[in-house]
Amino acid sequence: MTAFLEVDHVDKVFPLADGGRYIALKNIHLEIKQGEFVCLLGHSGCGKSTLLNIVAGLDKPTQGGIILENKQVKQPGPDRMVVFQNYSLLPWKTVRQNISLAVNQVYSHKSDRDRRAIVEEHIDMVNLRHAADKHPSELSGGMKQRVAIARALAIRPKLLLLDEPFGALDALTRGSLQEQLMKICQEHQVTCLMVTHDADEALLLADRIVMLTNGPESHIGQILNINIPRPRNRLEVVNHPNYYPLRSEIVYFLNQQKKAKKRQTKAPAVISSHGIEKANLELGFIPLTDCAPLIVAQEKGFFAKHGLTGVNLVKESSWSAIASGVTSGKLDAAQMVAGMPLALTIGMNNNTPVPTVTALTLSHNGNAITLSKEFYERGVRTLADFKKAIAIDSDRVYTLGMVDDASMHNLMLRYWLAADGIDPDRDVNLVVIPPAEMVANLKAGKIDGYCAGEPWNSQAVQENIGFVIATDLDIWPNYLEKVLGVREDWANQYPETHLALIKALMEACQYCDDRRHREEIVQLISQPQYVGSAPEYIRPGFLDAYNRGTGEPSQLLPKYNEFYLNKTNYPSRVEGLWILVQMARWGILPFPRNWIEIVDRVRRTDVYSEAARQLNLPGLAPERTSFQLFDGSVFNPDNPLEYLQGLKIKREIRVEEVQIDLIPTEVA
Ligand SMILES: Nc1ncnc2c1ncn2[C@@H]1O[C@H](COP(=O)(O)OP(=O)(O)OP(=O)(O)O)[C@@H](O)[C@H]1O
Repeated sequence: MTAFLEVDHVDKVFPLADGGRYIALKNIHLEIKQGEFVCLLGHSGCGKSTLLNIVAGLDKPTQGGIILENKQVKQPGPDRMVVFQNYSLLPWKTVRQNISLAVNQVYSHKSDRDRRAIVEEHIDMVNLRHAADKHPSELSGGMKQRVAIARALAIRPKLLLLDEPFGALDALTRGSLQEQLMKICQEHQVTCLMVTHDADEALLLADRIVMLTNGPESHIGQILNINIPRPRNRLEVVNHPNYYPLRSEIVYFLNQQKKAKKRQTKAPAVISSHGIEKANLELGFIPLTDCAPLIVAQEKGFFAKHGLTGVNLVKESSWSAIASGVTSGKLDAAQMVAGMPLALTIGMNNNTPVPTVTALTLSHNGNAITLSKEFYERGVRTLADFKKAIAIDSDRVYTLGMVDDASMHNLMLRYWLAADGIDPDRDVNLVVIPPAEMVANLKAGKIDGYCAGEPWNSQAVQENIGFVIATDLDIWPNYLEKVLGVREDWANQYPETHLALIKALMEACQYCDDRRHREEIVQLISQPQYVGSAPEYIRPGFLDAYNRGTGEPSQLLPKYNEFYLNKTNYPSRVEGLWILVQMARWGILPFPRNWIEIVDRVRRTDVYSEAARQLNLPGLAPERTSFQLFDGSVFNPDNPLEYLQGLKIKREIRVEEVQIDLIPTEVA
């Protein structure tokens, strides 16, 4: 079903008098059903009115658009009536005349009698019969606002837009008008979008509350479904069991935003345009096919092009070495497994939290689950076969390798196992092993399988010691894999260097996804100082058809190693949230009660967008929608706790507020 109203990835940028620009709204995507009442809530200045004005057609989005009943909104129109806080009535006209004026304009094809009947109906609707011939100066604020609502409703707009309509009224008048509005909207099935900063007003009126983060780059932080039945009255709403949990969620959100604002004022808000601060960088990577963008940026001159003339690529042997390299300051930046910036920020494994950010996803996909050939010989072809095979031998616990607790390898392997009822902590033994040591461990019989990136699966297949039972494309196509991570204090200290690094790597990623370059890249990365692996282990999946070692024909997997296409580089918040949820599921980290703050702080879409803008690349952003993995289970980013509670196999979930402001930003 298409939405009645679609706010389609809207950005709004205001030019400033000093020649700069203010990004008020970033990538707002929202779909509203017919008859729905949606409230926009957020702190003053977050962009609520700007968004409402764009929907009304009074202002234009810088990017994206508004679609109402499949038609693009380009200007104001009678199908969208706006009610402002200041009533905007004509002072020289009476109540009746103010309403008539709008009715006569829109219904010029109707007879005088019909038009009069509409005007009178709406005077009655808002209980103003006794004041029909009065002028605005003779009316109270509440009465004036009722005239404005009657005038808006009289022309039967498809959409009623309300911008803090009751903000200037006393509490009593506000309360009675809210109830009248609710009644009218329900009786006449009016679709409403209303701006408010009053949590109680929103809870009384809305079907959904869309909460905007503070600007700049305000975006939708969270959407709450107000599951309180209608018809509603204030007393019943307040006494409903869902009321307080919902209200505290709103208050919590607003407090988080207040805290984030304080932090933003300390950090540099605008990226300056002068030269980079640090040209010599120590940049960590792990020998894997998907370290290609870093090697390409160095070897093909993208770092130098962006002023980073002294980049030293540091080959590390394990992800823990990458983590300690970045947190200790030995490395300026590094290729990281996707969950590492979040895990370092929160403080995984009782380590001191070190706020770490990522503004770039370096790759999508590229992992596989390899099992030893022994399983193949025992007839294992599917996850269900694997489950049976490990259950037969109840004395033996099979050991599977993965590369880091915060890696997608760990989370995907666990997800895959649990999808068929295998508890990854009880039914198998998971161990952390650096990627390049997987094959040797499998060969030595120390592990029975693993989840790792390439070329380490293809090597096991070609050496005939393992077979690929699933690639990550079979589990969750198009998911984030490696990211570029830097410490937050480093990013604040060297904003231009950070931006230059992101730009160089974005261009390198683009280069990597031009398949004409793939053979050249195979030759580059196979060198001993980089991946140090034979080109024939690197080519499958990266360039050539992929061989799973199952006797099946090799298969071309065009999306297996992706570096740029399909919105790879955008550091999507929803993907970050999925990682937080999965880490909480397995007890690796507590689930942060303040997850919006954490995800926003770690996944720096602002830096990404600035880099994309400077390179004239689209500031792409994945949609804020639910998505499904191979087992059919749906991840709804608006309700992570409900998702967590619904999972069958999980550890005890800890939900804790992460005191991110108390985390020292200076690390020894
Ligand atoms: N024409 C403009 N030029 C520059 N900046 C603007 C312009 N209009 C709005 N802004 C800025 O955009 C941001 C969003 O403003 P907006 O009025 O939409 O916020 P709001 O959430 O409706 O605030 P409030 O609740 O106080 O009405 C603010 O920081 C504001 O200063």
